[in-house]
Amino acid sequence: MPAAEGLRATGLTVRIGPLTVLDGVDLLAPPGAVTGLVGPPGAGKTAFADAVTGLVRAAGTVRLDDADLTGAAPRVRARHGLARTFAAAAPFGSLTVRDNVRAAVEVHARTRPVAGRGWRDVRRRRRALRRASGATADALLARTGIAAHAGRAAAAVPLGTARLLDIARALAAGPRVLLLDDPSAGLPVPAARALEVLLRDLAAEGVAVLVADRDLDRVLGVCDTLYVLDRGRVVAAGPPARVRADPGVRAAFARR
Ligand SMILES: Nc1ncnc2c1ncn2[C@@H]1O[C@H](COP(=O)(O)OP(=O)(O)OP(=O)(O)O)[C@@H](O)[C@H]1O
Repeated sequence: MPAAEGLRATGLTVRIGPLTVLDGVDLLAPPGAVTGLVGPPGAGKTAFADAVTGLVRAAGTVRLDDADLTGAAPRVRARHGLARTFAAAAPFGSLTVRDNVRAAVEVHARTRPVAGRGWRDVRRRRRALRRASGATADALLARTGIAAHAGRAAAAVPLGTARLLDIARALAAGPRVLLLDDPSAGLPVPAARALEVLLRDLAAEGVAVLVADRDLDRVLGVCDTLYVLDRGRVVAAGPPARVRADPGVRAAFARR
């Protein structure tokens, strides 16, 4: 198996009580591409994201490059480079936008392995990282287009800004796979366009970007490959133009 395959889910199945909310989903999100996971409300997109990140128990396998993450704890998956955002953005409301990102930068710096021989090396490195965290946070705020909100309390910013803040915090991990749950919902059109540019840039840098969205048309222009979920199953997958023309796909969205 090639070392940099990206994120591969095979036969991913989630059962909640008697319900099968995700049913044998196979999906590949390769590095250097934006992959879309679309489906009407209740199709299982969040269940998929939860299963991939280890937040719910799932059958099937999850691999990231050459690592088998099946059954691994969420923090182990994160350490392997898997980062995500949530449909309901959840920053630390009492902290400023900048301090939210700064906290994320410091947390990830602390969990990264440090080259060196002893605790002195670790402490020196961590002190330096803490000093640099403000500048890193500022760069991430600029990159996600929310620098103007840096000093505001996170609880007070509009939903769209809170979503972009979530993305900035996810990027603080320097992820190899970035899984975004409904990132454009609530964004005004210019911010949604800017987000598309950011996602394409991240892919160009080699990140495997995976975008879950309930609106097919919203992600058509940004994705290289689309997977369509309906009632927990992949009902179509391929290049956006082909998927869009699939009568079964239109029917899945029309039914809801
Ligand atoms: N804790 C739960 N208990 C019972 N059913 C659940 C639970 N969580 C999810 N479901 C069901 O699982 C199915 C998939 O839900 P999921 O949230 O993954 O869909 P989604 O595609 O992300 O929808 P949306 O676009 O509305 O976010 C739905 O039918 C939902 O009602």
